[in-house]
Amino acid sequence: MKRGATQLTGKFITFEGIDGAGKSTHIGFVRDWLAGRGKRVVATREPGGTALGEKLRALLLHETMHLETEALLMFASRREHLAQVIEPALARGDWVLSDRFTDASFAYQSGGRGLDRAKLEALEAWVHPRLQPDLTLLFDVPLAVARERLDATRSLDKFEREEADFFEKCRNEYLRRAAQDPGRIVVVDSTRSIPAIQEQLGHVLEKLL
Ligand SMILES: Nc1ncnc2c1ncn2[C@@H]1O[C@H](COP(=O)(O)OP(=O)(O)OP(=O)(O)O)[C@@H](O)[C@H]1O
Ligand SMILES: Cc1cn([C@H]2C[C@H](O)[C@@H](COP(=O)(O)O)O2)c(=O)[nH]c1=O
Repeated sequence: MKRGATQLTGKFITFEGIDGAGKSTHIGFVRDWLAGRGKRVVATREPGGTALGEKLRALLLHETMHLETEALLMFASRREHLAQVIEPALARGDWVLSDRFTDASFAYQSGGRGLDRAKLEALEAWVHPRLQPDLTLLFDVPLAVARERLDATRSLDKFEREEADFFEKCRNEYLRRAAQDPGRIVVVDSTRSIPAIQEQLGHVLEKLL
């Protein structure tokens, strides 16, 4: 597929959902599933994925900042990530699995925090005007389920300490985007058991091979 000036022959899959929905759990499964079919896979994450991006991640997850600063730093991390990791991997023909990408900015900075969607659309048009994921897996759970899973596992970062209403708005924005772009965004009911989810993921991935 041609996306921009360079021939990007690999496939780009992103994993989305509110915190605790189960994204990270399933990235390992997808990586092994693809590797078992002979694909070279790069697993990465946002914010982060590069040395600079990981420094920005530490700021974003732990420092209080203006909403627009937060959105700009998310896209600064993404710009570096695209240049250093995502685009070179796709150009090599690798499959890239990213734990979050631009849908997360729309869900969290616009849905959750209320930033004007048009500002994010402008950043998206600047940072990756022609590249979109081939597939986005949206792990969807009610907030109560996500919260229970998170509380059981670790200490919470700045986003994870937000109120219930924030996550309801993030979830609604994710679902709104999925309804708008059903060809790219597949909603995965993440309240089910891990094996049941993985069976669905296998069917979805088959179609992308
Ligand atoms: N379908 C499931 N059923 C039961 N437990 C699950 C399921 N999926 C994930 N979990 C558990 O929930 C916890 C959170 O999962 P995970 O870390 O994958 O979520 P996440 O969406 O990546 O969260 P974050 O965005 O905060 O990183 C983990 O302990 C994981 O084992
Ligand atoms: C890419 C991106 C992420 N976020 C938020 C969403 C999460 O709360 C954290 C990342 O933590 P995770 O445990 O690795 O999921 O960052 C955001 O608000 N906007 C974004 O663009």
